[in-house]
Amino acid sequence: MTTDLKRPREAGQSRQAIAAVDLKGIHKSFGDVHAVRGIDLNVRPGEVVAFLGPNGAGKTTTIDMILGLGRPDKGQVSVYGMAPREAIAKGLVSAVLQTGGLLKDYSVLETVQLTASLFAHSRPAGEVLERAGIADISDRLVGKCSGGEKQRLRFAMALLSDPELIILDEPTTGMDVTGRRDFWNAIREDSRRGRTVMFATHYLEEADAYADRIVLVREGQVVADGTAAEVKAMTAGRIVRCTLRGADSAALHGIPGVDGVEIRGDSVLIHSADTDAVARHLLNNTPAHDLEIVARGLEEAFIALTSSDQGENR
Ligand SMILES: Nc1ncnc2c1ncn2[C@@H]1O[C@H](COP(=O)(O)OP(=O)(O)OP(=O)(O)O)[C@@H](O)[C@H]1O
Repeated sequence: MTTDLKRPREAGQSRQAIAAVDLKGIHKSFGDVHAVRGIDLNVRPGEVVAFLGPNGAGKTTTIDMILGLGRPDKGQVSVYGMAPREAIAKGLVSAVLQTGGLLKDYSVLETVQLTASLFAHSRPAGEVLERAGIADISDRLVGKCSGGEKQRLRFAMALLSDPELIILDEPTTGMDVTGRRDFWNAIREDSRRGRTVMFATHYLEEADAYADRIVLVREGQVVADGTAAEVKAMTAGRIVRCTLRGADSAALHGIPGVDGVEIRGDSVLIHSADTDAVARHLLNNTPAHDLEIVARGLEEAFIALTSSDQGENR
């Protein structure tokens, strides 16, 4: 995503050198279930990080430990250099939870005002409603709000303490496409001011569109960590696409590092883990032209990295 997401917040500059979240070798079991198996993760202030993984991968268990709702059996969790509960008590962290916490007979504005009254110091209600993109429905009763509007209301409530870090655990489950888009637009707009955001999701396209870093977890371990482009390139390699009249499949297969060739008329697709070398070879040794190097889809990388035969390939 754009680099302005990483612009430091004026209010938080003194904390820029300290990791927003620092997980060192954390493990957590529930009886026989080893839910988290040695996760290391360092989230820098200002990053928007998607925690992506299939059901049961350990996302919620990890997030609960960052929020101080559970303790690791082994390893260390620190948030802005302190224990999670301390960071939360200082108002540095807020969470947007999926359910609960809303009374249907209150209006949107009353809900925010009521929550604000619980804080010693809070941002003005109008400001957080504006940031969450729901100022125009401030008089609406909560019971009349859509699922997406309720999530933006929870987001507004989470903004009251003006936290450095917002954590969202599968915030858009069950929302329709428009609700999800409006919700993420509000989060993204807010994150441009430098707030750190960490969210768990099953939705690849959300991670791809809204995070500047994707941490892919499988069976309690991190199996990929990077930008969407890096994660896509990790497994699937990339593709060189070019125009090459009379392409010779055997000759193209003979180029070092090539692991797949598709010829469709004059159009050729070459799969490789080292597409730069393939492109160089094509330009130097063949009449290939109109070269493009493209990443394969995040979905292919997700499936490859989270399928059971990938465990030892990291
Ligand atoms: N309180 C608990 N008691 C027993 N087992 C648990 C508990 N919490 C989580 N687990 C188990 O730990 C594993 C990881 O669960 P977790 O909820 O962290 O995964 P997740 O990645 O968030 O999954 P989902 O996407 O389905 O929410 C699962 O096998 C789950 O059944």
